[in-house]
Amino acid sequence: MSDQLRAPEAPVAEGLAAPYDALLLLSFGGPEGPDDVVPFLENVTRGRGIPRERLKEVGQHYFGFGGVSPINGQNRELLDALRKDFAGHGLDLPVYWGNRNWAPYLTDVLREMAADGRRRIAVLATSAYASYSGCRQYRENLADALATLAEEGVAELPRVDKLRHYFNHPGFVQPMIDGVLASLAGLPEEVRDGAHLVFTTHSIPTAAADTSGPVEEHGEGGAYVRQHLDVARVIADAVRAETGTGRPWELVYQSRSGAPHVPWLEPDVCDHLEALHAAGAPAAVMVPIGFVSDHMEVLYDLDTEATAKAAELGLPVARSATVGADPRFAAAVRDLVLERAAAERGEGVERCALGLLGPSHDLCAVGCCPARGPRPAAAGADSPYA
Ligand SMILES: CC1=C(CCC(=O)O)c2cc3nc(cc4[nH]c(cc5[nH]c(cc1n2)c(C)c5CCC(=O)O)c(CCC(=O)O)c4C)C(CCC(=O)O)=C3C
Ligand SMILES: [Fe+2]
Repeated sequence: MSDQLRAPEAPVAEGLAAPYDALLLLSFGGPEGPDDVVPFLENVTRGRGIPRERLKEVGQHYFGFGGVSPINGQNRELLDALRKDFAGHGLDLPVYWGNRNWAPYLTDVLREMAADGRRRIAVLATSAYASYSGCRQYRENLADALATLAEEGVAELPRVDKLRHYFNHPGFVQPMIDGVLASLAGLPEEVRDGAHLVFTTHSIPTAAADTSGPVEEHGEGGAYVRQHLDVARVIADAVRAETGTGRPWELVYQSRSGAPHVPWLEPDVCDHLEALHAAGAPAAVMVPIGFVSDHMEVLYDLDTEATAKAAELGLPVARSATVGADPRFAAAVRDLVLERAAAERGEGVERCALGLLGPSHDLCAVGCCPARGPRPAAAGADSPYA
């Protein structure tokens, strides 16, 4: 092939994502060995008022897995999947990865991106729903990292745009539907049709849920609960359509932390399994719709603790897969980048969304999922950065 024929490809590919010149995968981070566990937990809980007892207990969850959280490996796989997907679709957009709580740290990666000349960065957080923990806290971390770079004298700070919540994007939901179908198929035939679908997500303080999106608009539990209910219904409906059997379903919570006197979302998954068993349910599939990969909250709280609870009760259970590095999720991320890029260029865009809530906003409004204190947050209407 002559250079003349090859040449036009590069600028066109670059143009697809314009004005973005990079994607940042922004995640939670996790320890990679026993020596990392305590410093990691200190990073996560600094200033959070988590009881010491709870921290010791959670430390044991990590030590039980050799001090290694699976989350970093899962993010590396997602990075590979994103790069493969982008390359396969002519999208010439470099992908970086940084974490809030462990190496590679967000600040270091943003510094590297600035040094690489990236000026306009699309950010995908590995958290699909609204809430302080799932959204604003990541935006505060972005603001902190930008402030550090400014202090260090980085002349031109990159602009960061957080991609919209993707809880209802088909590329996030469809793999979970397949996961539920596979889990049902793995249950003994005689309990399969009566199995409950137990959708789970991270519990958060009820006060945080109520302010995760205006209660006047979303009702009790705010946008956080409403978005999860919408996804749960979409999955339950699809499973009914696919199997010809409607199954009872519930949204429950896991991984509660914090002081006992502070109310968090309930019921807890283990209590719920007990109640289901007492009410005569023959089996259950636990569906962790609140999480993007099979990280420690899934491996310990569901696969270890809740599964042991079910065994004790004699209740057959299965746990269905999270999206992880599913190629359909990688394609969804590409869709979100291109959609936002077109919107930033002022073009009309079609936005994919299942369920009743429609596509989420691009830009968090002032006061959306409010801060716990007066901390600046980037990538929203109240961002102090361009
Ligand atoms: C909504 C939400 C998500 C989902 C959205 C998202 O993914 O971002 C999430 C994810 C995760 N949470 C994780 C780990 C932890 N979360 C903690 C504590 C807390 N989580 C909270 C909320 C959430 N957390 C809250 C309100 C707290 C209380 C302290 C505070 O207000 O900040 C603690 C402290 C000990 C404890 O008490 O459990 C740990 C160790 C890991 C890594 C797992 C791994 O290593 O594989 C992941 C992906
Ligand atoms: Fe938000």
